[in-house]
Amino acid sequence: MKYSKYHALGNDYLVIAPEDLAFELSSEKIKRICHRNFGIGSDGILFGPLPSKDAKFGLRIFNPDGSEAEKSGNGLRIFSRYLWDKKLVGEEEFDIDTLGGRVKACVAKSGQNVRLEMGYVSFHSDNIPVAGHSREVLEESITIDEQTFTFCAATIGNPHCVIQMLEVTPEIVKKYGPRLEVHPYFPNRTNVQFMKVLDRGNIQIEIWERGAGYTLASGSSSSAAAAVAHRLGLCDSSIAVHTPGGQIAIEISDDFLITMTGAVTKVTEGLLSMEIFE
Ligand SMILES: N[C@H](CCC[C@H](N)C(=O)O)C(=O)O
Repeated sequence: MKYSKYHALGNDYLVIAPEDLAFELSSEKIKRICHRNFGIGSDGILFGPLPSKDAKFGLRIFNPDGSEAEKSGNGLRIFSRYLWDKKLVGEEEFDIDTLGGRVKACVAKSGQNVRLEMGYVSFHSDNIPVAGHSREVLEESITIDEQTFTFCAATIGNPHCVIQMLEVTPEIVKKYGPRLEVHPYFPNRTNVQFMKVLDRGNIQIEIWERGAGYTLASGSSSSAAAAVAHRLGLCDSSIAVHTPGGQIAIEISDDFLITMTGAVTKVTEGLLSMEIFE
């Protein structure tokens, strides 16, 4: 079965087109395909282009644990580049429909940089969702192993828990991320970012992704963390998000519409052997 592999700042995805799918894309098969040793290895699968009544293209996004995600910023940038490589789009703006809403994309002439209008960020508990009474979830407490953190929650189609720290490290996100991901506050689980505000135009994040674990970059995490920093008055509306895999540029409108610009790199095209499922 044919597939294409790309990465966006080290957050890697496989693109599988419906016409190439040789089997049902079950959760078990997704886990095996994404496995770093027993499969191809990736931070997820992008299944498309699918027919859509709301946009030019439809896309489904799967995490390596087999769960389906509402949105993926890096995934959508990669899928946009894939559509451009396949000459299904040119340099014009086009739209893609996801479970988490419709986005608008534009691929730069080199194909190696994609601008994406990601949609609106909400901090409201009903939208994210976060358990408890209806409210904006800003600067609340959450305790893991007797360690209490102050967090904000946000959605840009998928859920995020953002914790501001004076210093952030891979170790801290790997220690607390797994427990925060499945905390009862988050009925649909959550993506987690530990965020250091560097100045009014720059933040640094370490990421634990729902259904994927530690990743080197995340477009929706970058959008959520930047939106929180802006909402708390710590950053202006143009923010460079520094992730271990590289930088993503985020623009935030007055009503929290997020535009994200970042790199995409093509890794390979390949043929998946059915032996991996035996
Ligand atoms: N694991 C995420 C989806 C992928 C997010 C990330 N790869 C991005 O670039 O936004 C979730 O379950 O919401």
